[in-house]
Amino acid sequence: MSSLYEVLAERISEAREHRASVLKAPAESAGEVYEREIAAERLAKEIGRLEGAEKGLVFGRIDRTDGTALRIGRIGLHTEEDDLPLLVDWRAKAARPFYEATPVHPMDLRRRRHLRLEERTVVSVSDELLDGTAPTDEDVVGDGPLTEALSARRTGRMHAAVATLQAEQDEIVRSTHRGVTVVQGGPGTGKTVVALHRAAYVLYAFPRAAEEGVLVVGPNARFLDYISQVLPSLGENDVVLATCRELAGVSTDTADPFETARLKGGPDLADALAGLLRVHQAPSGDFTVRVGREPVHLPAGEVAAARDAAVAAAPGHNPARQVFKELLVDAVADAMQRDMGDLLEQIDADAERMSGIDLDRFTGAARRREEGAAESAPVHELDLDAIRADLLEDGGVDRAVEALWPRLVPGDLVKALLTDACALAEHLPRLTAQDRSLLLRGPDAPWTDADVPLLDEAASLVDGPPERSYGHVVVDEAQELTAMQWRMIVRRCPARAMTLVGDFAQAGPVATARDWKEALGPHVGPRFELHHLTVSYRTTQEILDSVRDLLTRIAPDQRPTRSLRRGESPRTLTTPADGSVAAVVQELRAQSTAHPGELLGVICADARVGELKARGIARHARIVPASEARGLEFDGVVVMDPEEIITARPGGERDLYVALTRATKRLCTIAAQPA
Ligand SMILES: Nc1ncnc2c1ncn2[C@@H]1O[C@H](COP(=O)(O)OP(=O)(O)OP(=O)(O)O)[C@@H](O)[C@H]1O
Repeated sequence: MSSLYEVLAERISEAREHRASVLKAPAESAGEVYEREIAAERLAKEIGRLEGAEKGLVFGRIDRTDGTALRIGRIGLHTEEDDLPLLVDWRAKAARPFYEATPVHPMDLRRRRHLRLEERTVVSVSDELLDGTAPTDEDVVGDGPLTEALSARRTGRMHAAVATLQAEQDEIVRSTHRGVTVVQGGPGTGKTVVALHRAAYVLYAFPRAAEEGVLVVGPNARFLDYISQVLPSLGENDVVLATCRELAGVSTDTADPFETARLKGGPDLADALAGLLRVHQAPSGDFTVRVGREPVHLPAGEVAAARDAAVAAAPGHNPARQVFKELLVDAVADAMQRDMGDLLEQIDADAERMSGIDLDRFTGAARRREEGAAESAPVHELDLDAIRADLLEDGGVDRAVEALWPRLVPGDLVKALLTDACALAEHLPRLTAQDRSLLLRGPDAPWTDADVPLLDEAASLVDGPPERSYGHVVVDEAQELTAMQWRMIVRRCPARAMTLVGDFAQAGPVATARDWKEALGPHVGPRFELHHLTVSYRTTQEILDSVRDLLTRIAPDQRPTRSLRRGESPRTLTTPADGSVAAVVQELRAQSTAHPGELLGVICADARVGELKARGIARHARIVPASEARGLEFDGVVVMDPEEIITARPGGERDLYVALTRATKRLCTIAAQPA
């Protein structure tokens, strides 16, 4: 072990030295400075990757039946001289049998060994013999590493499960499918684990996607904080973690009522914004601009042709406006040329009629004709390039273009729709008048969470596609996304290479789709690979049994999940209507005395959070509003007033299902008797 750590330390110091020498190297031109910065940044990332792998560097070893062995770790390490593998990266093909071999399919392995390190010392070893041979003195056959990992106390942060990924999880993580991979699974089946390890695998195995970047989208900041350590501990520091709000770069702490939020999440809103935008793109009519003292006129047909060409040429209203302006200016210059030609022909004709002199004979055109130039060469030429350049700078032309195709700000487009009852009626004809009235807002109302995807949609309509896109996008708790949020995520993944994990039984009230087909149909049709996870590693079998009826009500078609964990039977305490807070305090005291050091969580209706905080409960447990409990877990959970959680918002039974499935050991429900 120590020799592997020595090699790691060597690689880290080599990378540091290399970076220092790159930074010292002289760079004269701006290009050289830029290249130096890029090289230094790449080396800084490499240092971060190596340092990130330090904790638990090695966690496995496989011994083949032919007597050879491989060590499996968070990253790969090789000998300097002859590049022989000292440690195999867990994502490498050679590491596959570590995850997939079984006694039935031993994949030429005799033994699979799991190691657990503390600092740099091996503190536990556990072997599985796969080829049917009897254990020797060198084998340590005992409690499985999974059992050990699962019985560890929760810390409030998720850890990598790289040493104990199970076969059904590993199959998804290592899938060679580059399109959309969907993972459906009940509570605690490791969807988040799979999603994050998949992100690390993509970075390793798909270099092109890695170059374009990997994005992980989660439902809220609390959740992102919970998972934030996993990828760095796998040596991956480059993955972007973001909520939808962060992706759009909009900060808001206001929420709409659920019904309004759900309506704003519907796909009709995208059509409505696009329809409203078209009103600002030369919808009809002609174009007249004064050049000097003369008005130049373009008929409606020419304007419409310029509009269609501009829309086709540039994505985004503002970039297309420039194309539209250039096309109009071309058309104006052509019209001036035509008018000038007509005028001079007229003068020629008038002069000839009055004086009998053929003026053409004295023009350059006539001379050229004599010299054999094409008959069709224009008779009177203007310097069109100069005219076009002047027109593009001309304030009058810009004002005339602005009247037909105004520059827009994305927020103003959203406001134009939501503050105007007539615009809502015109662009959302399929909604009822009642629904439309829910969407109507005042001009000074603050932006809400549900406005974020509308602002993002408007930004893409007005300014074009987002600046940053990714080669692979991972979405956790994907059942939560509205149609408008799906659009903003898909927009950032032009290659449609995504890993989406979720559970529709846990969907919140604003979610607009009921299943994966409905969610993904508009973007990829049926082209996605659906996987199911069936074993829960968090929620005990006793808890899963206790929520079975609830699950049948909220998701009748869902396959039940089985659990690897056994624990206490869940308890329900009934209190007088005003006694639930006191009962929560008492229960938490009892639990923290009986199980010191364990992580406890209280999940309550959102409106109760303030009251619980005021009672100092945060000293004993994390207080989590039911709307933000998705994805989290605790050793012990107290669910306060389930009826209140159910009635707090539409689909409240699903919130309750989420709340009841967060405990790894014990669950206590405190139910207030009706007053
Ligand atoms: N292969 C594994 N080895 C060790 N621990 C695991 C494994 N798979 C899952 N776990 C653990 O089980 C718990 C639940 O996993 P995870 O949060 O990924 O489940 P989930 O399906 O996303 O849950 P939910 O849908 O309820 O949010 C976590 O503590 C996770 O670390």
